[in-house]
Amino acid sequence: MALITNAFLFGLGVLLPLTFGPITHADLSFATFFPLWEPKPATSRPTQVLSVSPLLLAIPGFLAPSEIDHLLSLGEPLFSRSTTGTKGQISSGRTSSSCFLPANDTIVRRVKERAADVLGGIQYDGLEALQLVRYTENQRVNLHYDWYKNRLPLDRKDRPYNRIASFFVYLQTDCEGGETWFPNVTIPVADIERVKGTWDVGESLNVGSDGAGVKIKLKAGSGLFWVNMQDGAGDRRTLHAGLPVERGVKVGMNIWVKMLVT
Ligand SMILES: O=C(O)CCC(=O)C(=O)O
Ligand SMILES: [Fe+2]
Repeated sequence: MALITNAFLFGLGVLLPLTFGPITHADLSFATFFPLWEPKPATSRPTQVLSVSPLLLAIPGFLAPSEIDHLLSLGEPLFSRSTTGTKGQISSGRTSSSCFLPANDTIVRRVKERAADVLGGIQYDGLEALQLVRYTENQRVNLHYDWYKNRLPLDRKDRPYNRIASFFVYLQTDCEGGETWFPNVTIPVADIERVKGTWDVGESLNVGSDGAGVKIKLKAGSGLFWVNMQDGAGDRRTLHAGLPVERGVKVGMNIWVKMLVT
């Protein structure tokens, strides 16, 4: 029975495009014919390298619009004032609200699998819980590293770990300001222009005002990925900030990649 069903579905997949004329590779997915089935990657557009060292990537369409809606409503009742450090202190340097999303949610699980797919062959020890960060007017996070210099966090088995890499995915960017600023990442203006000419994930992608650093705000659903540590040491070039939101609301999602420290 399964064989017959599969043969039928395969036939449909092959015949429909033939019947309706040219169809692109991206359209040829199972989801085209069975829209309730969502494929693992939300995008067919390629990841783009923004900087090689430190490694900084832009990932277009990391989240589908329906996934953004789901994550936002999952987080809505959970937001509280953001804290910093392993002791969870309120800090004037991080004025946003944030929340961690429950792990037992189908979409949360799928998003973590997708992040794991991006990580490919990299060595790591799991992902932290997905964290949403919401900024309203004048809220920001000051320059910081995602990796810890000392007082490492502990995992559920009380083992110390550090954050070897970070994803920051934009969920809502109906705002002025609010770019993510990497003052120590240098991307030549010409490269920025070339990148801008080849993709449409960026609402904003600029070199810093003093010529150094890069300011980035991608369209909702797209994300950044960068590597925080090399050979066990934190990379100071990954210093970054979420610049103040001048008007409107920005919501992003952190996915931190863990590496046990032995
Ligand atoms: O909001 C941003 O653009 C960056 C957020 C961030 O770096 C963080 O939450 O650690
Ligand atoms: Fe950060």
